[in-house]
Amino acid sequence: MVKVKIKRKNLTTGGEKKNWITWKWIVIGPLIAVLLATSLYPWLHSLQLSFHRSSCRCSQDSLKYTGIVEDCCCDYETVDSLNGDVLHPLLQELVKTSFFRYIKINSDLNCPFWLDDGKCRSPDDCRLLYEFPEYFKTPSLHVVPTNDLICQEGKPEAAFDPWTNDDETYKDIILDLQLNPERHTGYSGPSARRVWDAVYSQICPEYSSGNSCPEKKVLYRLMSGLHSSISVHIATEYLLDEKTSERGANLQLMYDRVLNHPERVQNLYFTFLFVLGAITKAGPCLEEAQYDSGNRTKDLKVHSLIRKLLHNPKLQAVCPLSFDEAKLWQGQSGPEVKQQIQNQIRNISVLMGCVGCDTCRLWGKLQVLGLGTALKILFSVDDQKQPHQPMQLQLQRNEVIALMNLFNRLSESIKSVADMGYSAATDALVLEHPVRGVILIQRPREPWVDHW
Ligand SMILES: Cc1cc2nc3c(=O)[nH]c(=O)nc-3n(C[C@H](O)[C@H](O)[C@H](O)COP(=O)(O)OP(=O)(O)OC[C@H]3O[C@@H](n4cnc5c(N)ncnc54)[C@H](O)[C@@H]3O)c2cc1C
Repeated sequence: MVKVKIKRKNLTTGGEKKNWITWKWIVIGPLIAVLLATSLYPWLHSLQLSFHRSSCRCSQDSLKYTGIVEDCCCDYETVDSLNGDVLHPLLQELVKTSFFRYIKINSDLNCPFWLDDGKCRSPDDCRLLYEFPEYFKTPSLHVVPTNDLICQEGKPEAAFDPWTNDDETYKDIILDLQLNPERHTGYSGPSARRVWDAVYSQICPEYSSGNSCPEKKVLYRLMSGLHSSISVHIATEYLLDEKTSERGANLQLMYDRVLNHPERVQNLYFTFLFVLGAITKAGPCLEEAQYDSGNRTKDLKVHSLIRKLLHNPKLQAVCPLSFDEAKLWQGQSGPEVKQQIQNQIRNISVLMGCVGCDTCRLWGKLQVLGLGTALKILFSVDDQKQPHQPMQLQLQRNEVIALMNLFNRLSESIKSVADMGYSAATDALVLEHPVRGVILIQRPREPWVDHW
């Protein structure tokens, strides 16, 4: 009896112990896991970032629009979420500020190559609306140099290395970009075609004989990305009814001109990341700049928005390097490449004067100036090879305005493409049409600048 009792007692005690141990692990286990995760997170995160920085690999196996953007360090999904959550809202606010919404341009917008024969469907959409804000009479950007970076925006020396020859000195028309949006104007036909052909032939001489660019030239990808973005804006703000001036989405056009061409979508994302990379590199300079619009409160707001953009934690965490520069130039960098690209972008800027619709020409010029500025920044930063040599980055006010407005336009296009729910994982593209309901479409298998 005693033995049995003892055994029972032992058995009971052992069971309790087991239960206790089980309960202990149920309670303590997750706590330990949380503690471990918290302490290891920074290390794992930095490991992941350093992997990102050093490898920057593009997954060749991944489906288009779901893998890494070619030669870049961010995947499509990351770009979409970063743009939608952070960049797009900030940029929308930024371009509405007095400093960024006005641009000074040269009144002499002639085409030196051929007589302009372009026409818009609706003349109203081509005509520019003018504004003249007081602050343009005051001097442009003032910049305080930092320790290791000399930013000389708006100073006369800046005119020594213009990438597009859009020297502010000769501009005498001030335009409100918010009053003159880039959208469908009906400008098309041989005139528009001739300009696009001339742009691509400028970059790839083979283009005029019906061949595509043999190599993936950076400038070709940038212009193609800009072309995609313009087409997206035409499609999203299409003039549906001339009589009522009703505007809305033309999804078929969006699909035909952009979404149906994977290369064009890729180039759009590439251009967006390229410009983001330039803005990030010019960060210290952009942060130091004094954005002078004559209204101190509004200027402080601009400064705060710029800071929010540059120091956004999400941007720093998920996309610290937007593209892989070494991979991009593939050993082509150096003075010759810089000179060649600089000449090409200058010629493209001049070609923009041949666009036969005022609004389209304004945005064409502005965005090419923005691309020229991005290239100028990246090459300026690249020039800084010798240690202890302060970097010279000279930006004019128009260049900064063009850069940010270009970035905003690209951001809008990326958002439109993402909002369409276009996914390479599906074989069909389902588009919501505001008037005609849902359409199901089968997806196929497959200044550096001169005159204004
Ligand atoms: C600088 C510029 C700005 C313009 N801005 C406006 C505007 O704001 N509003 C407006 O309504 N119209 C604008 N247009 C006109 C517009 O871009 C088109 O040219 C027009 O709508 C006719 O289109 P399309 O179908 O003939 O093809 P286009 O867009 O003219 O394309 C011509 C050819 O270029 C190739 N191509 C097209 N897209 C790409 C790409 N992303 N990458 C590489 N190759 C490509 C194709 O072979 C295509 O056939 C602009 C034109 C130019 C040159």
